[in-house]
Amino acid sequence: MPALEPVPPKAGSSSRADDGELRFPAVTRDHILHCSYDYWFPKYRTSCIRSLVIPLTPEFVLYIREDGIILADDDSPNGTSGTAEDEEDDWEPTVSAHSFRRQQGPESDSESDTEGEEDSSSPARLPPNQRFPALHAAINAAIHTLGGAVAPKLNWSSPKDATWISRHPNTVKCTAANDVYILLKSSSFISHDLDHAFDDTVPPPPVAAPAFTPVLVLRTFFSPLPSLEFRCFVKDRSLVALVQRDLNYYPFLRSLRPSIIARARELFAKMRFTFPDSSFVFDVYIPEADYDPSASSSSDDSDVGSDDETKNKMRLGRARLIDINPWAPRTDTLLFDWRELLDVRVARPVLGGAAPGAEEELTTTEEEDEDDEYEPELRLVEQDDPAAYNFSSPAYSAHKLPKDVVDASLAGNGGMMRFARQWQRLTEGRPQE
Ligand SMILES: Nc1ncnc2c1ncn2[C@@H]1O[C@H](COP(=O)(O)OP(=O)(O)OP(=O)(O)O)[C@@H](O)[C@H]1O
Ligand SMILES: [Mg+2]
Repeated sequence: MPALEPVPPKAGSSSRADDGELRFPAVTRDHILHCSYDYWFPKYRTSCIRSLVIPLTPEFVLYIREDGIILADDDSPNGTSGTAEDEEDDWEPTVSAHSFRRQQGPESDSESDTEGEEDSSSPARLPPNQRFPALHAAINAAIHTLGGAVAPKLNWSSPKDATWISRHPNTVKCTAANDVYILLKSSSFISHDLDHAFDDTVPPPPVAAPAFTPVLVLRTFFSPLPSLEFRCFVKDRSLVALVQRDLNYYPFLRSLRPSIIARARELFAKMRFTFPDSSFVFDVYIPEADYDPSASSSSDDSDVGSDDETKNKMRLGRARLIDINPWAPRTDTLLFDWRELLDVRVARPVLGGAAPGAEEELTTTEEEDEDDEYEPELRLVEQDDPAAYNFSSPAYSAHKLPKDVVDASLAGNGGMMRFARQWQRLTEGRPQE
């Protein structure tokens, strides 16, 4: 949930100030906390990808923040000796990621620029299996429980900007705790969760670090079809808009319009009066009928319905809740403009017993009155749609790395190690810029 290019928020009830600037309802700390996975996952568990939520210790958070990557030296998901894949690895337990992170753009400048000179007996030099053995074991056990491959995230964000360093190229797939550590430590999005989650909230947080429990979320890994991911906008407890998340033209989506809306509505019915905030944004994956994303970790899944003819006959299954985001400038509206969404007027549903103007009471659960349903707009990329061209720059271009680094990561762990050493030699011989 990183705020990449935030529009400055303004508190107020109307969507526009006289000067034409956007007016958002005030975003509070609670709004952000309600979007934390550990808050909403227990409510909507049956609609989510199978997940385990592990509270993180201060020691672990310190490890994530530190420069350098010291990996566990016992690594395997169930604590036994390694798999065939592990045996091929020559990934050494200590890799300095510091130099790489500095290239990832301004988000990484909260990192300290000084390499810590700890002696080898300091806790910071111990591998995770010695430094936080219980947590390390819990992560490996969770990976095992979830089928052997997981996608990690913290409270709000996944380390999508760090897939270049993964030994499962270009994915957030993790088959061992060490994979999780590398991704988390290399991601600016994860740093953002730890240090900037409450930026721009009102009232401003106290000077002391805001208290929230950092959690590690592990979800069974699957390969979602990008065409079947949608972002859904909820305003005043009505589902008002849906949009494709991947901004490519997918001809087969046109005939699926009614089903996409219907599946999203079914999920929304569960959230409408149970999510504490009346306006929010949620992301869904709507798989093909009979396909269970949470039960599979197969990498063949991306072939499902790959040809257009098959897809034209596609029937959609239950929508899975992937994420919840605040109704705030930091949330990307994709093919919509925040102005359009802020201008939508819906009849506010009357909730059980609440006096007009009184604080809404969430006494109604999973109740839906068909009569007061707003007809949401589903916006898709059309053929030759100029709207999509604006978004055609590659994802996370602000977090892009030099080609040498990408090539090295694709060459496997040995390649990355060699690159790290070369890089270190080069930078050590060069005066500091
Ligand atoms: N279990 C999973 N296995 C594989 N990929 C997943 C899994 N869960 C989510 N993803 C992919 O990761 C993307 C991001 O997930 P999520 O929304 O939880 O993280 P995020 O950091 O908030 O990302 P974004 O900013 O794109 O919303 C999803 O859109 C989906 O493509
Ligand atoms: Mg998200």
